[in-house]
Amino acid sequence: MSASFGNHVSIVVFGASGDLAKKKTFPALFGLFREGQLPSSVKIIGYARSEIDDADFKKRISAHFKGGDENKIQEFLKLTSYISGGYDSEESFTKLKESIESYEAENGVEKSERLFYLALPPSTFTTVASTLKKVVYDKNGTTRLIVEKPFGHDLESSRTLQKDLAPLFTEEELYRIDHYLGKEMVKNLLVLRFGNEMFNGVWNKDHIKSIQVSFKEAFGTQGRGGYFDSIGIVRDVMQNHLLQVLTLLTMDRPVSFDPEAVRDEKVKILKAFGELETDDILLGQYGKSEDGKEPGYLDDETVKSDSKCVTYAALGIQIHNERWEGVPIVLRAGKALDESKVEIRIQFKPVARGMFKEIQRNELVIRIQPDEAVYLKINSKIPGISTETSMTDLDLTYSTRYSKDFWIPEAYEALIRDCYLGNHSNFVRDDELDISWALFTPLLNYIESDKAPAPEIYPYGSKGPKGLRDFLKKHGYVFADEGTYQWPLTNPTVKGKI
Ligand SMILES: NC(=O)C1=CN([C@@H]2O[C@H](COP(=O)(O)OP(=O)(O)OC[C@H]3O[C@@H](n4cnc5c(N)ncnc54)[C@H](OP(=O)(O)O)[C@@H]3O)[C@@H](O)[C@H]2O)C=CC1
Ligand SMILES: O=C1O[C@H](COP(=O)(O)O)[C@@H](O)[C@H](O)[C@H]1O
Repeated sequence: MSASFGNHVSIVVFGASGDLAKKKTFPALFGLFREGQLPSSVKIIGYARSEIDDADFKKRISAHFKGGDENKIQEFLKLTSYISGGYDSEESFTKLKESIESYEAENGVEKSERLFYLALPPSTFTTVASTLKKVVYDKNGTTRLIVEKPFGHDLESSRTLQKDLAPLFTEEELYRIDHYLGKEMVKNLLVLRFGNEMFNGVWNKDHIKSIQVSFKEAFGTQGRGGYFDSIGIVRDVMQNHLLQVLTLLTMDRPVSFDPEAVRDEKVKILKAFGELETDDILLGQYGKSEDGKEPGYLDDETVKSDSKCVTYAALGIQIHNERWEGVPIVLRAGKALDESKVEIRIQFKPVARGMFKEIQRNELVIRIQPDEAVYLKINSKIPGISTETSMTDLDLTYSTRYSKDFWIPEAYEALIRDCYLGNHSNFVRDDELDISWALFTPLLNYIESDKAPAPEIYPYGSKGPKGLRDFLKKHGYVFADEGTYQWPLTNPTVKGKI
């Protein structure tokens, strides 16, 4: 792990006029400042081509700040400034460098510490990185460069990007953000798995029947279809966010929490993933809602009228190692569904029937969002004189278990803090990235070819394509008997006799 930055750090956000900077990067920097996680002596510079005056810039970013009183906001804004310039303009980068150097000189900084955040489209990464290296880079100081996903469009473009960035910034200087790695419950996975023998001991093919990682969004592309059309749901959230969650869920125990120990294990498990089979997928695209109020994907004017872009996908995955051979794994993700939820479902094998006529399977649910929760569905005798079993749960729902005053950082807050501290654990390493693209590129090529079946149209606001239930059954998931699991209060007229 690299050393933590100190009190006099220059933080530059490139693409400061954009959506991500406004909605995530600056609010995250403010959140860290509000919580005392960022020294009040740092300097924060927004940089982009747009001509924006300082006051407008501050108004623009602060509109998205959460928490903190007006004094805190003003204190933070005093640390920020904006520079307008091109991404290949040595002249403007010299202005940036001078601004950083005068701050460092004023504060008697001997060894510079600089964090550059590229909140930019990937097409600009190499240009910005090379101008930075040429004009602003201080070889006697410490530099950290955060780059946003997508890191490429496929294996080839990802390798090109890697090849272009590698001579400019070392792997130690690079921090590739996948913001799912900053989510609280995702960060908890290693503790849940390896810190509890009751999970650790059964985390394998002998006890687990099936695994699902599911991502649902209750809204469509909301006018961003033009951007999404060349991306699709698989590239948007599966090749990165869901795959990252799955690696943490299935990898072996790292020897320590050291970033390289964790990332070595992630790479090892990724190498054991089987090829993604093109006949083991379910593809969908959302149409209008049943009441006609919500638009279909093709109603977005920025999308081609005959687009086959996939807004829903379910994929079967196999891992070929001793721990997981034969366990069906499903990744599924969709936009414009009935709810917004991201969760992991691990279903255990059934117990021996013997004494029970009917008994259901244990299921561990790890809800990443909203309202983080871990609950384990178990069989229990109905309380009282009944001898029947019912399905109930052991429940750790964060909102009822942890005080509301407890600060849980947002994903971007957590990751920027990690970068500040020099901790790479929750960032994507180059070899991890390469394997993930190698895994997904053949499938993406197939989905985007004429050979792929047209995606099934599902109504906006529905559960997704009709075939989903059968797809999940085919992958070993057994649905609970209707009405037998009730939450939060259980009505004792449940089915199932001892
Ligand atoms: N928005 C989001 O919620 C998320 C975004 N991301 C990723 O973060 C990065 C930034 O996203 P976002 O802020 O939405 O992107 P934007 O399209 O808003 O771009 C950010 C800024 O980059 C500059 N820019 C845009 N296009 C170009 C171009 N072709 N050439 C040079 N400069 C350009 C613009 O600034 P100017 O013209 O002033 O220089 C713009 O304000 C992307 O890689 C995106 O995939 C990842 C997760 C979520
Ligand atoms: O990277 C992306 O993630 C968001 C979902 O992030 P979340 O933190 O809100 O779950 C997704 O909406 C977007 O399409 C994708 O690019």
